[in-house]
Amino acid sequence: MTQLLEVDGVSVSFDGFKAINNLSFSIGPAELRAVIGPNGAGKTTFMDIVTGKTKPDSGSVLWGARNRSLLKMSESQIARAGVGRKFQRPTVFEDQSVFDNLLMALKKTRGPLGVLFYRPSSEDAGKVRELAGQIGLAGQIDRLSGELSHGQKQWLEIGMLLAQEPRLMLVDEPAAGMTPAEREHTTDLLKRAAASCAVVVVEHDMDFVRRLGCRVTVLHEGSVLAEGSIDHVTSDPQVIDVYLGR
Ligand SMILES: Nc1ncnc2c1ncn2[C@@H]1O[C@H](COP(=O)(O)OP(=O)(O)OP(=O)(O)O)[C@@H](O)[C@H]1O
Repeated sequence: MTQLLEVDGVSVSFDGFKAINNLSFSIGPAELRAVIGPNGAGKTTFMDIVTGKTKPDSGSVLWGARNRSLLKMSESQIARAGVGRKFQRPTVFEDQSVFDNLLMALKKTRGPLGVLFYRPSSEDAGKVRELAGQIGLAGQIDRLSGELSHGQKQWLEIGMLLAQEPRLMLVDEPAAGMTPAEREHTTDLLKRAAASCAVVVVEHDMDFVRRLGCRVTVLHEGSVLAEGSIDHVTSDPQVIDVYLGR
């Protein structure tokens, strides 16, 4: 299978400390992948490298069928190439409705001022309604986003990422602070999203990771310690030693 993203032999040091150490990682199109590992394993730095925020000292990061180097691209070029990222804390526009948040996020749509002063085309409005349904917020579409629960804000933000039609979504700890029912909905949402784009989920909650039912990559000291099914990685003695056994 041709990979969508291929990270090969990547290292980065901060003040002499190797946060990422000869890391190799690849993901195919429309694949769901969980990335786990102890604090300081390099999960955030890995996402910073893929999104162009941090440039590695060595290695390659190749993208798409034409193997473009993400290392030669700026953060905004990488975002335009189809890499979306969701941070742990939701950053929706709280004083705008769910509808307007999704409308502003639509690919190739107008900026925030355009949304305030123009009526959306019926095509855009249709896309927004479809997205709201996809993220389970069809019934909340006219509510102010600031009134949503924490979980609903997270789904809205995932919807805003999906609105940009990414080819790869990086999602940081989506289950944090959610109720069990919200977690279940989030699992379904991410699984559905992975039908149309690759999704990498960084998460500490092992029950959540198990429910994702996908391949798991375990990072430790900036490298891949183990990779495979959840049963495979959770029975690996090294993984138990450095992560699960603690
Ligand atoms: N800008 C930076 N300057 C110095 N050290 C850094 C910087 N960014 C990360 N580090 C260090 O690199 C290591 C990897 O950090 P990183 O945040 O990627 O880990 P993580 O797996 O995301 O951890 P957590 O689960 O706690 O979020 C840590 O030891 C961290 O202190």
